[in-house]
Amino acid sequence: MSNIPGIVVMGASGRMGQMLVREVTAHPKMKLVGAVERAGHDWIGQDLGAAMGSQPTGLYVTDDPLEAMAGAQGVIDFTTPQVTVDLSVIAAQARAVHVIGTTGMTDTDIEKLDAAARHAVIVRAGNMSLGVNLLTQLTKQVAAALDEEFDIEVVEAHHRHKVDAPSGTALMLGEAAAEGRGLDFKESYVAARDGITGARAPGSIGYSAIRGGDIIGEHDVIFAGAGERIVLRHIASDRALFARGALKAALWGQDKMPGHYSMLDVLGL
Ligand SMILES: NC(=O)C1=CN([C@@H]2O[C@H](COP(=O)(O)OP(=O)(O)OC[C@H]3O[C@@H](n4cnc5c(N)ncnc54)[C@H](OP(=O)(O)O)[C@@H]3O)[C@@H](O)[C@H]2O)C=CC1
Ligand SMILES: O=C(O)C1=N[C@H](C(=O)O)C[C@H](O)C1
Repeated sequence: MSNIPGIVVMGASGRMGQMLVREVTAHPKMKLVGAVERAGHDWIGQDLGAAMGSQPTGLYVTDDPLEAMAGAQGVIDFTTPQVTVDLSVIAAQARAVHVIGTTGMTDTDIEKLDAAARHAVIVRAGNMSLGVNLLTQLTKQVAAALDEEFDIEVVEAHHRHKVDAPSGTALMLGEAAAEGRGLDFKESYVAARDGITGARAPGSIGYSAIRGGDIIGEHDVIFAGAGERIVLRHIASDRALFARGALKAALWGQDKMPGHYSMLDVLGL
């Protein structure tokens, strides 16, 4: 067997799916061996390259992840929570590294992923970029260094098509802030303020979401004190950033023991 891992892209026609197909195809240390879309999707049965408006590739889009994963060592999945949870069982059966970028997961979804990760390698992160993962560490440090006089707010902005809020990244940053400050993430969580809300609750972390146009992803962690404000900011200007992180995770996971890992593990942060 070649030591170049075969990779399947789930949700191949999506915003991230198409980016992943391009990045995997161009990568010298992996090979694209499958592309999966939803049953009934226009692309099913079509040549992937032709469906993407470029040269034919000889790889045909399928709606059957099990078939696509025969002989694959990894699957990269930026889809929806239900699709991701279902795929985790199939990826574990196939002993393929499951890289998950999907956001909007519930606690129950994550428990199901934990169960699959007893038999397979899962790498999951709400944001696969180096910059955001580094920012989580900085957020934790700043939250620990500043006292409660500095209120913590997370503000995120995304394109008009995004279906979940707060973003996965905002939740990662909020978790890091809560950890640094010694707060319980769920107890401190305040999303959406509307009407007569009363004054800001001490010990809370607020989340605000902006949706519009083609914004790829912007995140601010604000530490607001009396007379001064510290803002930690990440701006993504190219989705390739997330795709490259996912590819790195797929390669990193090849020789790892079963487990539910994050990008912090991959990046050694
Ligand atoms: N972790 C990270 O770094 C990042 C995470 N994301 C997350 O990735 C996810 C996807 O984002 P985005 O690409 O913008 O969304 P899209 O809606 O563009 O892509 C999702 C794709 O999955 C497809 N899909 C739906 N059901 C199935 C199925 N059963 N089998 C295979 N494919 C299926 C969709 O098809 P159809 O449209 O026909 O339903 C669509 O093509 C979101 O949760 C987003 O938050 C995004 C960017 C970075
Ligand atoms: O849906 C998106 O587009 C993005 N989703 C991720 C999130 O929810 O944080 C990552 C990135 O911000 C883009």
